[in-house]
Amino acid sequence: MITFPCAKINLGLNIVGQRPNGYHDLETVFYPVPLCDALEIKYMGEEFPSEVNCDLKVTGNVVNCNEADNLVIKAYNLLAKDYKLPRVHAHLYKQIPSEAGLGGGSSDAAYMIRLLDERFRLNIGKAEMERYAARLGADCAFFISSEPSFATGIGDELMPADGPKGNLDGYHLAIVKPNIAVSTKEAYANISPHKPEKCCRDIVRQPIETWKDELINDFEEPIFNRHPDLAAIKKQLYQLGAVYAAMSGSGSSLFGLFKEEPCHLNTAFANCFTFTAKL
Ligand SMILES: C[C@@](CO)(OP(=O)(O)O)[C@H](O)COP(=O)(O)OP(=O)(O)OC[C@H]1O[C@@H](n2ccc(N)nc2=O)[C@H](O)[C@@H]1O
Ligand SMILES: Nc1ncnc2c1ncn2[C@@H]1O[C@H](COP(=O)(O)OP(=O)(O)O)[C@@H](O)[C@H]1O
Repeated sequence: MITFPCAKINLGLNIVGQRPNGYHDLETVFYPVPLCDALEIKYMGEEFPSEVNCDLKVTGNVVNCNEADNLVIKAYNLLAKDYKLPRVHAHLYKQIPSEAGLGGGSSDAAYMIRLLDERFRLNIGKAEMERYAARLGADCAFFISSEPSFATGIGDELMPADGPKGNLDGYHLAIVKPNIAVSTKEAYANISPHKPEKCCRDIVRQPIETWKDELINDFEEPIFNRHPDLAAIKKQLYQLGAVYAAMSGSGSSLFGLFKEEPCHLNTAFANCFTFTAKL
C-alpha cells in the first residue's frame, strides 16, 4: 500500500510564549501543499532475516539520519508498543527538501501512522492518531488530516482554518529552497516571544492583498539577519509578481503566491530547488 505525504507552508507564524521545558507556544496557519514524498509498506515474509520488525529503504533525496532515527521507523515503533503489527518493509521516496520548514519528516511520520492504521485496520481514530503523531514532533499532528488548520500550543492543537482555502484556490504557489540549512532548535533559540497585534487566523480570512502588510513569520527577522540571501529571495519573489511571499516555518525555504503562473523560476533561482503548483 502506498501513500503520498505532503509538505506544508506556514501562513503567518507568531511565537507567543515559552514553556518551562523550553518549548515555545505559537500561533500559525498550516496550509498543505502538493509537494509530496511517496511512502510504501509491504509485508515482510516470516522467512526474511531481519533483526527489526520494520526496515526502511530511502530513495530520492538523502535524509541525514540513521534508519532507526527516521521518523517513519519511529512511527512504526510507537504504534507497535500498543498494537500487534505485522513485520513490514517500508520504502520512502524523498522529494520534500529537508530542513526547509516544509515539515517533510513530520509528514512522513504522520502518514506512516495513517498507513498502518488503514492497512492493518487498527481503527485508531483521528484524535488518537493526532496524539500519537504529536509524540513524534510538535507539528506532526497537522499531517493526520492535512487540512488548512490554525495551530496553537506547541503546534499540536488544531482547529480548521476556514479562510485560506477559498482565498487561495486558483493561485499559483512557488517554493524556493536555497542550499542553506537552518536548524529549528537554533531558530527558536533566537526568538523573543510576544503576542501579535492581530492573530494570523483572522488575517488569512482577509483578502490576500492585505497579507503582505499584516501577516508575519516571527522567524524571518532573526534568520534574515544571519542569512541575507534568504531575504533577497523573498524580495525577488515579490519582484516576480507575488501577491504574498514569506519564509515557511523556521526556513530555509521561501514561498510566493501568484495570480498568474510565475515564469523562469529556474533561471531566477539558479542553484536552488524550485517547485510550482496551482492550488
Ligand atoms: C518551526 C515549525 C513551525 O511550523 O516548523 P518547521 O520549520 O520545523 O517546519 C515547527 O514549530 C517545528 O516543529 P517540529 O519540526 O515538529 O519541531 P520538533 O522536531 O518537535 O522540535 C525541534 C526543536 O525545536 C524547538 N521547538 C519546537 C517546537 C516548538 N513549539 N517549540 C520549540 O521550542 C525545540 O527546541 C525542539 O527540540
Ligand atoms: N522521514 C524523514 N524525512 C526527513 N527528515 C527526517 C525524516 N526522519 C527524520 N528526519 C530528521 O529530521 C530532520 C528535520 O526534518 P525536516 O522534515 O527536514 O524538517 P523541517 O520541518 O524543518 O523541514 C532532518 O534533518 C532529519 O535528520
